[in-house]
Amino acid sequence: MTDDVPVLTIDGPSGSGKGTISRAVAHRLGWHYLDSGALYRAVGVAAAWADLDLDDPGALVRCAFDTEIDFRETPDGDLRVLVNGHDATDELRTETAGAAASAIAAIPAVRTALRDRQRAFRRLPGLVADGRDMGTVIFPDAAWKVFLTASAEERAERRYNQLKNKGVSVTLAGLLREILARDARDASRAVAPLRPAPEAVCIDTTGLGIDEVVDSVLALLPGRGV
Ligand SMILES: Nc1ncnc2c1ncn2[C@@H]1O[C@H](COP(=O)(O)OP(=O)(O)OP(=O)(O)O)[C@@H](O)[C@H]1O
Ligand SMILES: Nc1ccn([C@H]2C[C@H](O)[C@@H](COP(=O)(O)O)O2)c(=O)n1
Repeated sequence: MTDDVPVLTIDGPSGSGKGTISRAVAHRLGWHYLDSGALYRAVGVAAAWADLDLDDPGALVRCAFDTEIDFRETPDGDLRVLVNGHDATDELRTETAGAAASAIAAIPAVRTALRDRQRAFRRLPGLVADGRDMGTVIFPDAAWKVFLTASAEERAERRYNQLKNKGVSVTLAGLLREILARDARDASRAVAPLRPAPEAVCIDTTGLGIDEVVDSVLALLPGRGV
């Protein structure tokens, strides 16, 4: 019975630190980790490879059902994502892939196509799941629910520093525009919009360091963190 497997959900907007915090918390707990955004990004990338039209919901839904997505951990703890057998990890992290994912994620049947794949990550000893609707739709019975936020300006700055470190040339103003557009699309869609579950603990990470946020999340699970 997977219902017996404890789940911690961490939802929030782009750049709020969900991925960073979820990976660190999962590592500290020794639990599995689900990056649900990577599934939507993988479908977006597979659709681009197949030259599908983002305005053709039927083709995108078929793509969501048919795309093979595998997560592999390297010996040094790096998580790689294989899309239809190709390592697409770096392509998935681009702003283009994020925007495509956000667009296809608004199609209800795409969300249905990915629902069971997400729930299959629920395995002992536990799961930390990051996304937009982990606490509201995918794991509504999760024992712990967190909603991370940060000001749009700080999120844009974090993304700017992240991309600059990777040698990607972007502007802060452009990133801020993209973040605001993605927030608006993710929060306004009809199905599973970005919003905290009523019982979620909301943490505003503006001005907080990564370790402080990790400690605040682990403090919600007394006796479980190390
Ligand atoms: N509390 C924090 N303080 C400073 N930087 C942070 C903090 N949390 C995350 N970061 C940095 O911000 C960047 C974005 O974080 P991350 O990718 O975890 O966000 P995300 O919410 O998962 O974004 P997305 O939804 O777009 O995948 C990373 O470079 C990360 O190291
Ligand atoms: N549970 C989820 C996860 C992701 N999405 C969509 C919306 C996001 O803008 C896009 C990329 O996600 P990210 O990798 O930035 O977390 O995918 C969603 O709708 N539901």
